[in-house]
Amino acid sequence: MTRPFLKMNGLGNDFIVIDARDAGFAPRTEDIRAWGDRASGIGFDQLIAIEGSETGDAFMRVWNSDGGTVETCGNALRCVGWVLDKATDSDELTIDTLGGLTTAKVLEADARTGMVSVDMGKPRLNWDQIPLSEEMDTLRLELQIGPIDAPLYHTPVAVSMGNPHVVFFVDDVMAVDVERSGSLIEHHPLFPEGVNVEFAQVIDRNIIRMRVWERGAGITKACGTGACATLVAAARRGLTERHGNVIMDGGPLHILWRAADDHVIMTGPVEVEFEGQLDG
Ligand SMILES: N[C@H](CCC[C@H](N)C(=O)O)C(=O)O
Repeated sequence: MTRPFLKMNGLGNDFIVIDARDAGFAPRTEDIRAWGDRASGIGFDQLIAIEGSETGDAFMRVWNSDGGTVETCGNALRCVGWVLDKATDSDELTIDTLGGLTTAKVLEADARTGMVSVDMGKPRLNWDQIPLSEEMDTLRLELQIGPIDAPLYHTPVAVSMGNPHVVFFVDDVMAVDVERSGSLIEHHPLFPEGVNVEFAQVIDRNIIRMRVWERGAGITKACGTGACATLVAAARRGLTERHGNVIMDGGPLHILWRAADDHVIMTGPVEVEFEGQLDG
């Protein structure tokens, strides 16, 4: 069975988006890996399926390119919000995920690009919500990368946006070997479900430069939930205000951690690259 898909991205974090509301979609891990392979397949960071939902306008299911299931995906939520918006006249769409219910608002729905704001809900900050394998202060994790007596990076902040993140604050993010350091932490025993790893350099009270190693996908150009986690971590540490731009390799996302209701609002672009057919 062939399935039409949209190849989309949010700041270069790219996806294949399948509309599975009319026909179920349960891909095999080996197929996800084959489709996601950038050398021999189509190539993507995450595979996205839009499904029907009793609790919202749609349900978004996410797999990493390694085939693993993901609770939620911020950049993809903007893309799915954009797709759903084309077919409805409501300007707010509720999209449910394994990581919780979110609301997308399309601010600009241009033909090939657009600007979308997503209410990502509340960050989860308790050790067992990340989750961690033991009770610990999530604001100052007892964790380091590198030699015991001369750690490269240490004492990060853990935040869940529905999916797990650990944020290391560094003096010079461009000096970080993100692949080497990130891959060392992704499967650390402190994170029983794995973890996305962010390296963040605070530029000023409203600007953070961040690079990311994603669980199950490796280095990506941007990570929406990672940008949310980074701003929350910086604000919790008193390093920034509760709103600002998180600038990643693929560009900036505006993040607001709203004091009134503790919700995190992420705003940024979406892009449609091409349409295709998937055998599967
Ligand atoms: N790129 C996504 C995050 C995917 C996270 C995934 N790598 C995981 O295993 O949680 C985003 O924009 O939020």
